[in-house]
Amino acid sequence: MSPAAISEPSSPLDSSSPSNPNRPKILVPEKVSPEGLALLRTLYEVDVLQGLSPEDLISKIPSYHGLIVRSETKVTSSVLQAGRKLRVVARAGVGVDNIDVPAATSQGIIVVNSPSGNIVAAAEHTIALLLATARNIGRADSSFKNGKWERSKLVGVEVGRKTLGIIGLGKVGMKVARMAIGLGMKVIALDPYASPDMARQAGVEAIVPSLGDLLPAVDFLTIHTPLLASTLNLLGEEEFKKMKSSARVLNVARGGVYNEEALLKALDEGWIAGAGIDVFTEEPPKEGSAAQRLARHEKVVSTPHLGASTVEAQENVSMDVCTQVLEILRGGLPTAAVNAPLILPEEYKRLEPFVRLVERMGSLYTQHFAVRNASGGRRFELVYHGELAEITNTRPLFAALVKGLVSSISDAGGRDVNIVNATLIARERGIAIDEKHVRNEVPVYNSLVSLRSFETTAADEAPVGQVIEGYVSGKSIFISKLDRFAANFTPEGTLLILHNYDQPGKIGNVGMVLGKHAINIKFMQVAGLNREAREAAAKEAATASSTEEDGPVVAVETASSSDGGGGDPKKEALMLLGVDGEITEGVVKDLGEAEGILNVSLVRL
Ligand SMILES: NC(=O)c1ccc[n+]([C@@H]2O[C@H](COP(=O)([O-])OP(=O)(O)OC[C@H]3O[C@@H](n4cnc5c(N)ncnc54)[C@H](O)[C@@H]3O)[C@@H](O)[C@H]2O)c1
Ligand SMILES: O=C(O)[C@H](O)COP(=O)(O)O
Repeated sequence: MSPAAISEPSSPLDSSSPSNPNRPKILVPEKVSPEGLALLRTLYEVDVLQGLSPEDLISKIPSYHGLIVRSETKVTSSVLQAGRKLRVVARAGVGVDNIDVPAATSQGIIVVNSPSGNIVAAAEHTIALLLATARNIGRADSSFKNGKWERSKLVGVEVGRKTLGIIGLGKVGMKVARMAIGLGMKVIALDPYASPDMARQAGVEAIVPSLGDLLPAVDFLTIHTPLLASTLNLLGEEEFKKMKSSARVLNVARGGVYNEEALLKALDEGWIAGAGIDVFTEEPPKEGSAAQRLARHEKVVSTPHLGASTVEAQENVSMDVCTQVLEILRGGLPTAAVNAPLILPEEYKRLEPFVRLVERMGSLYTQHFAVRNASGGRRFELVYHGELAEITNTRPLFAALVKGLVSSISDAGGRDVNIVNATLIARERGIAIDEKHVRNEVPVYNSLVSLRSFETTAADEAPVGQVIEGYVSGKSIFISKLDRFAANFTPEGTLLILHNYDQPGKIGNVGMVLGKHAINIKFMQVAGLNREAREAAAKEAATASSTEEDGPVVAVETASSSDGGGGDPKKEALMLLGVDGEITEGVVKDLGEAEGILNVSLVRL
């Protein structure tokens, strides 16, 4: 498997049964090869609705979880905002210039593409246009079909031994280079980011430093850069004037890299001899536009954006993106996300249980602590101990914490926090997270994660003493510390956390309240003060007993056997109850009023 870009899986959308009204839906407003769509149909509802206007798209998108497009659909921020359920936008091809990627990122929508499914097709199309422009194939075909026999008017030029200039020596550019060299051409290139070694190995004679070095030297010029601010109008009148009058230019990348008006002028004025153009600033070009005049120009061989239109390429890109959409919607990994950082699949596999753990720790924090301490705790330290500290790419853990912290208080319409938008959401909510790697030996478990909150209001930012620790055993996750209490429970389901004094009959009291409300107890655990807390309490007691006549009784042992008569009124513990059934405010109130109970939190994980 190739390096993958991932989003930490948010809660998977299962419910794939065809009869389930919540079955995830995917909209495909363009022609996408059926192979990939068939794969998606096994789990999801797929609607192919071609010919939608921008308004139609905005009105339809709210019910869809996935959108698969090619180059014709403009995925604007309005479309993305209307797509309240959207989790993924897939581009069945390479270029994502028709998708507002920053808007998708800010909404936590993953954008994926197929980075190499159509590169052979694009390179072959470039070579087709190279030969077609050299030998006037377009004009010859149409004149012959119109009953003419114009042999002397249609004399061409050879490409062998000529120089081809390539701007953009990436995936397509490099393939074009190899093919052109196979045709006996000399290739020189301009690409500030290309590897000179790889270029040399492919047979490229030189990587030149500037357009000024490239343009006068070439007989043919082809562009294979994306359309970026830096490549828009890369060639204008000045540049065309520097070229040989016999030169021909090609564009199978994106309309707009050659300024279309300038190219028309260059052809009309004879600054260059011809062009082969597949892509235009407007597709399809509007009546009378420069794009349309270019497409119809007699010195131009034009094709309607056919670079990727081969049976093979369409199958490739369809399979590439549909596989990713399938995975993302069930909480898995995309292999080519445009707006997520890279992580290896095996690395993610190792992190996965910790992602679950950290998300639950965040959610537990918000529901157990933040509810009672709304004033502080917006700065956090997430510390990775032991083997986990060796992992450098902890981005999924960061995202999981943000997700956990905000999920129970989020009103974002169910929009998931994920690896794509976690930083942004944390910033918006004033959450600061410091990640620390402590390469210490962790007793018992190989890896431990601790979450500590800090007051941000206090000038010295002293810890407020709220700590949650957890560990992973196999694939199971456990909380081992909750504030000053040593615990050992699986953070899942509905939990009631009761802070109490150890008093006889307390468990019976709690049981009676829950019984009265018909709440079923699935498990119960009593967490006593942890070692540091016990030592601190013992120290305090020692100091107090040396100054007081009747020293207080303090907690010096875990509270796990705390209900067994003769309880200690000063001994604190946490009673953890996993429960079934509806926990109303009335239940929480009644529990809070039970004897010996200091406070109660209801936590849903
Ligand atoms: N017509 C079609 O149907 C079709 C099909 C496939 C790809 N494409 C387009 O082809 C283009 C290239 O695709 P790719 O897969 O080779 O991309 P790529 O990312 O592999 O390569 C792009 C190259 O352009 C270089 N580059 C960027 N800015 C540059 C600049 N200012 N000057 C020189 N070089 C620069 C980069 O360094 C990179 O090497 C994309 O725009 C893609 O959408 C079109
Ligand atoms: O960027 C691409 O992949 C190509 O331009 C192909 O576009 P298409 O999918 O609309 O043919």
